[in-house]
Amino acid sequence: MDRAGAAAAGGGRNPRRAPAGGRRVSAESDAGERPGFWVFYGGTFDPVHDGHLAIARAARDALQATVRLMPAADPPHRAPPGANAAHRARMLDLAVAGEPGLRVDTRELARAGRSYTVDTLRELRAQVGMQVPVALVVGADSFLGLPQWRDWRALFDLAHFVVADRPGSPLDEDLAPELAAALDGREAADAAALRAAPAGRVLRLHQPLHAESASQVRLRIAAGQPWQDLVPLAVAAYIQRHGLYVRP
Ligand SMILES: Nc1ncnc2c1ncn2[C@@H]1O[C@H](COP(=O)(O)OP(=O)(O)OP(=O)(O)O)[C@@H](O)[C@H]1O
Ligand SMILES: O=C(O)c1ccc[n+]([C@@H]2O[C@H](COP(=O)([O-])O)[C@@H](O)[C@H]2O)c1
Repeated sequence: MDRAGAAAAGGGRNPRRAPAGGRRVSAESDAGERPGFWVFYGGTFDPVHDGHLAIARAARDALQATVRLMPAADPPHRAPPGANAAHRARMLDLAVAGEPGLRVDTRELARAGRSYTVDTLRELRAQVGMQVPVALVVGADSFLGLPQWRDWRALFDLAHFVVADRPGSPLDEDLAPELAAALDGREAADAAALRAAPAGRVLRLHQPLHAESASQVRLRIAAGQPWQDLVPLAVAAYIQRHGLYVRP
């Protein structure tokens, strides 16, 4: 974890929560870096599981770019996470350790308040300009809910989307009419189309389906059922060491 992650202690929806010491912490992991293609994979990662990792690897391989797994401090549109931000970021660190082309980006942990993606991307654009390609990796269930995201139409001016198939979320059947309309003409055939423009295209990632979910992991732990096989080994050891998710 970088210093921003280590500094961010809270994780629940606490209006008083702010970065440690009230300080604003920059995204140290990317200090001085100028990637030619920024790829973010945002999530609550409560905890990170094998399905997340499979998608991150598939995106890395399809896009031939470093994928930045970006934990949300206070994720919008869902109940507060079961583990605080420091734990979730630490588990991500363990999950990507030794994985080429995967890293943890803690920029959202450096910001107080809810982690709206549009704010994150606007901050990023202020730093890197509007010309460099930026992509967001999302699961199909997240993408289907896009019209509920803050300022969702603006997101297409800020980033591409890379949408991973997910069991139970058939993209072709469940698209809301406004999302279907917004997608018109945006579909990208390959990663080259994403590299050729700064934002606004949508690429489907047809990786093998993965059924894991973080809620399944949490529920199994709380119910005393086997769960270790759903997460990377080092993450399982961390969860056990810290007694996470024992209470629902
Ligand atoms: N098994 C999976 N297949 C495809 N996408 C996934 C999978 N698990 C998570 N995602 C995607 O990864 C992103 C981050 O997911 P998140 O951290 O909320 O995990 P989750 O397993 O969906 O959690 P929860 O069960 O708590 O809702 C989201 O865009 C989500 O759609
Ligand atoms: O910006 C929003 O309104 C918004 C609404 C829902 C989800 N998101 C982002 O989508 C990513 C996946 O969210 P989640 O809740 O499935 O972990 C994560 O980066 C969230 O911050 C963003």
